Formats: sequence, structure tokens, C-alpha cells
Amino acid sequence: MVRMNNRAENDVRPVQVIWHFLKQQPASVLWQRGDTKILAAVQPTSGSFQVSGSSVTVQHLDWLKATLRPLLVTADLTITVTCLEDGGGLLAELFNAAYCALNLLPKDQRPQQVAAAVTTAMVNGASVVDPDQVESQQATSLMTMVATPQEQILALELSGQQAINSSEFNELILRASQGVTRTNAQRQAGFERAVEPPLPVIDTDQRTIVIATKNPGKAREFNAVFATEGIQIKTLLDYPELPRIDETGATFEENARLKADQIAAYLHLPVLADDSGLMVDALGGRPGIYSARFSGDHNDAGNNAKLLYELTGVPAAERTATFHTTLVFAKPERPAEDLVVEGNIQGQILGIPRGDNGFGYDPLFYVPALDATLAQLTVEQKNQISHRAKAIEQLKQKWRAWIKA
Ligand SMILES: O=c1nc[nH]c2c1ncn2[C@H]1C[C@H](O)[C@@H](COP(=O)(O)OP(=O)(O)OP(=O)(O)O)O1
Ligand SMILES: [Mg+2]
Repeated sequence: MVRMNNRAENDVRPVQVIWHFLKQQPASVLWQRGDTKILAAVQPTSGSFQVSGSSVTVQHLDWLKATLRPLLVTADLTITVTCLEDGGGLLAELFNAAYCALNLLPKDQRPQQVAAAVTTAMVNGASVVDPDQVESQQATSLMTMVATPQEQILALELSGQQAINSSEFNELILRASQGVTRTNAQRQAGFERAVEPPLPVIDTDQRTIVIATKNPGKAREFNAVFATEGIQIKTLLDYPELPRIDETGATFEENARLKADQIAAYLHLPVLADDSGLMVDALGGRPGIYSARFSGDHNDAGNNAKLLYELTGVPAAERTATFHTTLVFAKPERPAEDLVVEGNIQGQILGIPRGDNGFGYDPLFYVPALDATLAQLTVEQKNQISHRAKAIEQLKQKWRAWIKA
């Protein structure tokens, strides 16, 4: 059966977790599964175990309290859950959100047992896992299960207008077990990266720099420079749970600030961002800040084709262009102190691409002094002359002092 939402019966919705979501309450997460969004936070309190919430019923809170309590070593905690949006499966997602927040406590106070929750339902006579809002409304029965990855069931809640027979019950249990395993995997991947990274992502030792880019071409160039200084880089590809940052600024600097400031705020770490673009004189400086979106979205081949098309018939001498990079290094919560540097390189846009290295517009960007396009250079050669290299050169002179300040 294909579901209305095009998922298979055993498909759970994707999960996004923002760990340490609240600045003033470190053991906090924003848990999202599909459209269901829950904010959960845990605070130590002495002498009593409390579960409170908003936009959540008392019955839900009572269930949550009873389900979580056996997993905990210490009862001196207050858990607060807020339902920001109920897109289906609320009870299970309340558990998952609270469980994640509990795992941000110091190691000896975390839950004793690995566990996750999932909802299953009978919809139109078929059993499905993790119903969305529409399916939840149509469901004749709903079952919420909390279990360990070893399929040890810790809690089971069944509701609905219609009784189920034992074979339907078994189907629901089977689907729930698979859903729990999947949910554990979804959560654990992000948790290990965010909370227990194999290498410390601390920048006070200045050995790791987080760069707010999803562009592997940029990452390769940064890596080549920083590796020679014994610094490793991480990019947004290492943090898939972070939300997308829209580049809505009107300048390279505004866009680089948006990327650096927002990711620094999410990660609570200093973050470097790069916003670059190609300014072609014959096109009045276009595509400029729209270079990535020139022909749609991040399609290098399409962007290059459009550039060639717009320059049809323009003679070589008039095909001059500048490549620009603005770098912004941001500290969490201190946007006024952003470190901003930039670099440019002049060149010409060829009529036919040359070279296989580099990325983006490199095969069309010809540098007369080298008689080569940027795509005919190695990373090391490009890093001697490029717009980005010049900006990094500026940065190198300033960032260690800036980060300590
Ligand atoms: O050295 C370069 N050589 C050739 N092309 C380049 C270069 N540097 C940027 N480019 C291209 C990629 C993208 O089409 C646009 C920049 O857009 P820009 O928003 O800064 O980068 P992006 O969206 O690819 O990655 P991200 O924002 O995640 O850092 O110019
Ligand atoms: Mg971009």
C-alpha cells in the first residue's frame, strides 16, 4: 500500500534535532519529526521529579512522567515540554524530545536505558507507522510504544474508536518495533556528532574551525590552507541536523554574516562563512551575489551555460570579470564583533571551458598572467592567487588575536 503521503507502511518521517537549543538551559532540544515540533528542557531540582508543559494535556504529562521515571537514576529533575506544533504522533514525540534533553545532562545523570518512542495506527484497515496529522485523524486505532533497540517494550498506550483484533495488534507491534529501531538510529547519529564528537569541536584550542558552507569545493580550498597550520575544518556537511540558512542579504558581506552569525548561534562556537560571486563587467556586474542561483539552484553546469549564453558575441577584450570572496568570522551571540575580510581576482570569461579541477565557474575564469583557467590549477596553485586565498591571507593575520579577545 502506498500511503497518501507517499510513504511506505514502515517508513517513519525524517527527524531533525537542534541540540542545546536554549542558551540559558543547556539540557534543551528542539525535536522535530515531520511537522510535529517539541521543545524540551531539563533542569536539576532538588527533592522532586516534575514534568510540566504547555500546549500539552495533563494526561500526556502524566503518561510521560510515568514512562520516563523508571529510566532515570536521579529523581531531582524538572522536565518541561512545549508542543509548538502537533503534526501527528504527539505522545511519542513528547517522549523522544524529553529523552533527548535528558541525554544532555552530565553523563552520570542520563537515562540508564536507550529508548525511543513511535506511534503506529490502523488507517483504512491497514497498519502504518508514524502517522502524520491527516492519518492520525483518520486512524481507527492509535498505539504509542516506547522500546529499547533490543525490542524490550517499556510502555504501550492504545487508544481509538475501534477495537483491534490480535493479528492487527501483532502487526502494530511489529511496525512499532521497526519504527523504534529506526528512531534510535535517527537520533543517535546526530547525538554523537553534536554531543560526543570523536574530536573535540572546541575552538579555544584553535585546532578546529567550523565553516558554515555546504560547498565541498570551498571546503577543499580552506582545508588545504588550514591543514598546513595543523588546523582541521568542519563544514555544515558535518552537521546535517542544522537548519538551512537563506541568503537573503543584498551584499556578499550581509550574506556571509547571515551564515556565520546564525550557525555560530546554533553551535555556540565561532564560525567562519564565505560568500563569493562572479562579477562580469559586460553584464553590469552580474551575477554577483546571485552567482549560485544564476540559472536555478546551485547547478554549476547550468550557471556556466547561462554565462556563456549571455556573453554570446561579446569579444574577448570585453569579457573582463572579477571573482570576489567575503569571509566573516563570527562569535556566538556577538555579531557586533564579526571579523570581516575580503579578496578579489581579475580575469576573463572564456568562450569554451578549460580544465577539470576546481568548481563552480572555474573552467570559464581565465587568468592571463598564468595563461590558465582556475580549473587548470591544482588546489595549491589556486590557493596562491585566488580571491578566496587573498581573503584567507587577511584572515590569517587577524583571527588568532580576534578569537582570544
Ligand atoms: O572559487 C570559486 N571558483 C568558481 N566558482 C566559485 C568560487 N567560489 C564560489 N563560486 C561559485 C559557487 C556558487 O555558485 C557561487 C557562490 O555562492 P555562495 O553562496 O558563496 O556559495 P555556495 O552556495 O556554493 O556555498 P555556501 O553558501 O554553502 O558556502 O559562486
Ligand atoms: Mg550559498
